[in-house]
Amino acid sequence: MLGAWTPEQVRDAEQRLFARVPEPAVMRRAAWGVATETARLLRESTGGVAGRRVALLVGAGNNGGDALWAGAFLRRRGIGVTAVLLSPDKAHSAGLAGLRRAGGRAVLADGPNPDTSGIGAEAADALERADAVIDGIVGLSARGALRPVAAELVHRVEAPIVAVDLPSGVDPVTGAVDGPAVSADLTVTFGGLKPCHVLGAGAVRSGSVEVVDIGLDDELPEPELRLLEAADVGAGWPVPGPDDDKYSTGVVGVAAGSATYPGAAVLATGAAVQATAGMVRYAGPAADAVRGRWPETVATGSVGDAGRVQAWAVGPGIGTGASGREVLAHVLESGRPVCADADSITLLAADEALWDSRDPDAPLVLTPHAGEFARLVGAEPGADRVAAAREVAARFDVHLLLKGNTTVIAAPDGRVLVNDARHAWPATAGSGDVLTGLIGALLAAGVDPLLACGQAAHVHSLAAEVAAHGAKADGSAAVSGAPIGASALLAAVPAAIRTVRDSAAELTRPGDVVAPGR
Ligand SMILES: NC(=O)C1=CN([C@@H]2O[C@H](COP(=O)(O)OP(=O)(O)OC[C@H]3O[C@@H](n4cnc5c(N)ncnc54)[C@H](O)[C@@H]3O)[C@@H](O)[C@H]2O)[C@@H](O)CC1
Ligand SMILES: Nc1ncnc2c1ncn2[C@@H]1O[C@H](COP(=O)(O)OP(=O)(O)O)[C@@H](O)[C@H]1O
Ligand SMILES: [K+]
Repeated sequence: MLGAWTPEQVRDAEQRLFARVPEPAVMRRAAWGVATETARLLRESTGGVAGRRVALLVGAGNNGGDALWAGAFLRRRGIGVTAVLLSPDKAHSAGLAGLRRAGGRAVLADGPNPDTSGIGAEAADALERADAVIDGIVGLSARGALRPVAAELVHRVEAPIVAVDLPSGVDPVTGAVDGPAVSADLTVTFGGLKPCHVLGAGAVRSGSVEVVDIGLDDELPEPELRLLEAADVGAGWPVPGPDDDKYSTGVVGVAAGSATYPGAAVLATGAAVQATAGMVRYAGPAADAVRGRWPETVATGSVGDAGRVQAWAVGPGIGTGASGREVLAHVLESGRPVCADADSITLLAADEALWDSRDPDAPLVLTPHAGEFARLVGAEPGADRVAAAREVAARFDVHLLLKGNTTVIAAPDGRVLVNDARHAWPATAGSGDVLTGLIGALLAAGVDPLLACGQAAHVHSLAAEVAAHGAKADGSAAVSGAPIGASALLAAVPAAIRTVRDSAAELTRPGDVVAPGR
């Protein structure tokens, strides 16, 4: 499992570290990491290191200091280094002296002889000739988008960009981008990931992220956010063991779909059938359609006749009228864990009395997209999606899974898991119904709700990726994807589960498979 720490957490940890290790030594270690990664990128992109040219974009703080020290290290490997200073009076003095001693040079961003965009000729020339650019404009102390001169410099860069700590212009805490910002090919960060590396636009702008060890590990507290890796998802995925039967692995009830929307029922049920090994009971007006597509389902017309289940997945396509309300109330009263999606959320938003049906001891998972979230609380999540999800989870005592390119999952006790899809293939109608079925099945198998949401979100985005990439017409593996529908995503769920279970097996013993049993 990976963690991500806020700038505040990192600064506090750094202060504790500085009590043992002098600050300049820590900075040089960070800068050494930037230099090493930049040299690697140069080798990959140009075939060599010595004789190449690197430009540094240097802001007012320690982020610029890291860039300057990295430049000094790169000089020693025979690279031509030019620092472009955005705030010459505030540039990190030791770093600047170090660069000059190593034979690097420094020019002003905006002079002499600035062109019509306010950029000095030497700065423009350095950027034009650079084989790679290091972004040391701003780091953990960043506020808002790039300012005009920095934005113009970044706009001119054609070479690959290595961001120091984070891409400048991205909000370090929320990952939001509100104006010009760096799009890095590679981000080199220190001690641990920051939220902006895994959230929304920040994740996209970070490119690939390398974490450099600067001795901070022992000083860092519990991370603000956690991310499940494939091996975590695979290790916790419930599969039957020798003593299991169809009941012991969890019976999930699916209350979804209607005569008008039978597809939602088929998709949610199919996801539950393929997610875990137990039994799926479908209850609702789409029973014939569900039986036709998933004959292993025990299907009935109403939730009252469904029989016993260990958890419910409810909502997609049930409608927001009286019958949908009745279904949801029945499920909430059951005392079983519930994953409530789509129309369920709209119903809960419109009718406070429905909350009274809920058994307070049973976990409730809500899975809104931004629009459903707004219905529920009266406003869209805004730029800080983590804070928004956390607040609503605590307020309603629910596990809240906020959908989007980055999925944010908040537990009522404040823990947060993030799933960064790193692609957008699931952005297709009906894919949310698949997610509901996956979560319901995991809840029925007894998985902790926060973990169930994290595992389901991971497998869901992986299944979409698997389906989108498929194979080319000649049967060979495809690098580029093609748009998919939710049915294709659903069909790829078993392949995604096998993939994460293999990742777990590789970690336990090479060549071994993860043992059956929960
Ligand atoms: N404290 C340390 O010794 C260490 C810090 N490290 C580096 O230090 C960085 C943090 O340094 P600082 O706290 O000095 O701050 P930054 O370098 O992040 O910011 C410096 C200045 O930029 C200004 N600024 C804010 N937003 C801006 C924007 N949008 N456009 C232009 N300028 C803006 C701020 O007013 C601030 O004074 C980290 O990101 C990391 O790179 C690393 O060297 C590891 C060790
Ligand atoms: N741009 C995107 N990138 C990655 N995943 C996305 C994107 N847009 C939507 N998704 C995912 O696809 C699913 C869509 O669910 P939802 O909006 O409920 O659709 P529907 O109701 O049509 O099934 C969610 O899991 C969501 O996180
Ligand atoms: K930066």
